[in-house]
Amino acid sequence: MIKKLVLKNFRNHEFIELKFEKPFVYIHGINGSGKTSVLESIYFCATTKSHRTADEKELILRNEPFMQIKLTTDEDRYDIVLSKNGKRASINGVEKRKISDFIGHLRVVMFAPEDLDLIKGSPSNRRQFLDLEWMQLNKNYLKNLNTYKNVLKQRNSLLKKIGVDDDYTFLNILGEQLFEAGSEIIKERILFIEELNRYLEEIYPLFSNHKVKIIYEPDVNEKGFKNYLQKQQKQDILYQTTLSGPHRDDFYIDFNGFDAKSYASQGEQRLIVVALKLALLKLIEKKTSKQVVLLLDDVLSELDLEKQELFLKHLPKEHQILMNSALPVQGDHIQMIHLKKEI
Ligand SMILES: Nc1ncnc2c1ncn2[C@@H]1O[C@H](COP(=O)(O)OP(=O)(O)OP(=O)(O)O)[C@@H](O)[C@H]1O
Repeated sequence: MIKKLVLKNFRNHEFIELKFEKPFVYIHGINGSGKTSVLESIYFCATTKSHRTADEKELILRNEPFMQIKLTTDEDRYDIVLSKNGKRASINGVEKRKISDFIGHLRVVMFAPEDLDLIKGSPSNRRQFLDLEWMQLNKNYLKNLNTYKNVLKQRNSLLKKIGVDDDYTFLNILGEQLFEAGSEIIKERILFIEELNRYLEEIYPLFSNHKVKIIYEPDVNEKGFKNYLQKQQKQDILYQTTLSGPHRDDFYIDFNGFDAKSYASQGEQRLIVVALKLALLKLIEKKTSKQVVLLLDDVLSELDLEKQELFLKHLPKEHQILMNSALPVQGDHIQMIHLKKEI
């Protein structure tokens, strides 16, 4: 359980210290008081990524040289500093030079309005979800993903230099390496989606009678990928890039036999994504013995009252939940934190 969070120069928070005393913490305050930023800082501490920006400079309070997040759980102390020189991260005072040694220690699952991009957004949003979540649970996946990215980069830069009549020896060596890592990625993604579906099938009926399922859409299957790399070199040379492979994979959510993107309502889409996140939480619980922190950013909006109640009723009891909203809620088991607008 997270006990304490200290932020320095994180977005609008010049300095804030929050103590979490109950497993269910509800952060409220007016628009712009920094509620999302608090959840974002915890997410950043777990993943070293922001859920809402790829430009990390945005996280540093304007005109300040750095930001710092200090987070204390029952067991560990996490410290991460971000400046224009990059990130420095440590656990219990020991610096983790490799970010992969830092990621995955503190386990969080976040729902944020941006997650609706899992349905509405581009394939890259969905691949990012697969990769970020699965690499935290599976070091082998992280290794293959890194290898794949490196080899793909090398292969694409070679494709810019050679002509169709040149010797393909080096291109084929890179093709073999790409296949080796890529075929593992395809297998792992099938496995991840199968496992997620198992929990989604349990969770979604708690909220609705509709049927939902994640459908993996690999750009090519393993066999097709091998064939492609062995036989379609000319096409890649002409286009100067690798046109096929897991870097073009996608998935969609099947909603009663149709793509949720065009058939599910706004509220239904939100509910699907929330259920997907709860399924992920179950999966993490199964794979690791660690407690997971559930971060819920503005989760209730667009849900009707009945769905809001169902959602609150079915929230997992075994995990710490940090939730925010512009509206206050009540309950003895809830710790309320009221944020005031600082800037
Ligand atoms: N780098 C930064 N420096 C200073 N202020 C920032 C920075 N980044 C964001 N802000 C401001 O911080 C404020 C807090 O944003 P945040 O999204 O956390 O608020 P919120 O309480 O979740 O709001 P809402 O209820 O509208 O969702 C906003 O006014 C935003 O403009």
